[in-house]
Amino acid sequence: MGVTGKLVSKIDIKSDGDVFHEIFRERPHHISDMSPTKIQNCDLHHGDWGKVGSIIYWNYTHDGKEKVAKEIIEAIDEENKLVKFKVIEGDLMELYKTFTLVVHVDTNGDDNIVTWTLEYEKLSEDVPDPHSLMEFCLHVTKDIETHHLSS
Ligand SMILES: CC[C@@H](C)C[C@@H](CC)C(C)C
Repeated sequence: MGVTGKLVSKIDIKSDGDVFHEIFRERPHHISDMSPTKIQNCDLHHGDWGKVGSIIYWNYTHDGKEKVAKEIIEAIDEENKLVKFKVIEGDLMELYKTFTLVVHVDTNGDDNIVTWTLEYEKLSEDVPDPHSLMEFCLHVTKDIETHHLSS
C-alpha cells in the first residue's frame, strides 16, 4: 500500500553544528525567538527538556494556518547529534496515522550538514506526501542558522 513514506532532505549550515543540535535537544523552546513567523511557541508538557520520553507541544504556522503538534522525544543521540520526535497529537494526526521527524547534524570540519528525515503512514492513499512540511523544516533550519550568523 502506498500509505507509508519517507522524505529525506539535507541542507548545509554555516553556523555551529553542535549548537544547532543542542537547540533541538535541550531548548526547542528557543526556536520561536529565531523563527517567529513559523514557530510561535514550544511548551514542555511532561518530563524534562532534553530527555527521551519528555513531551513537548508546538504552536506553529504552516501553509498560512496556525497549527499545533504534541510530540514525544523518542530518541536522542548526543554523540551523533540526532534527535527523533514522534508526533502524538495535533493537526498532522488528521492526515497521518504515524509521523516522526529526525533532525541529524553531520559535522565535517567547517561543514555542518543537517539531515531532516520525515517518516509517516498516511490515513489514506490520497493524503499528500509532506513535502511542504519538509520545506518548513528546512526554512526553520535556515532561520536558526541566520540567527547565529547575525548575533
Ligand atoms: C511538526 C512540525 C514542527 C513543529 C516540527 C518542529 C521540529 C520537530 C519544527 C521546529 C521544525
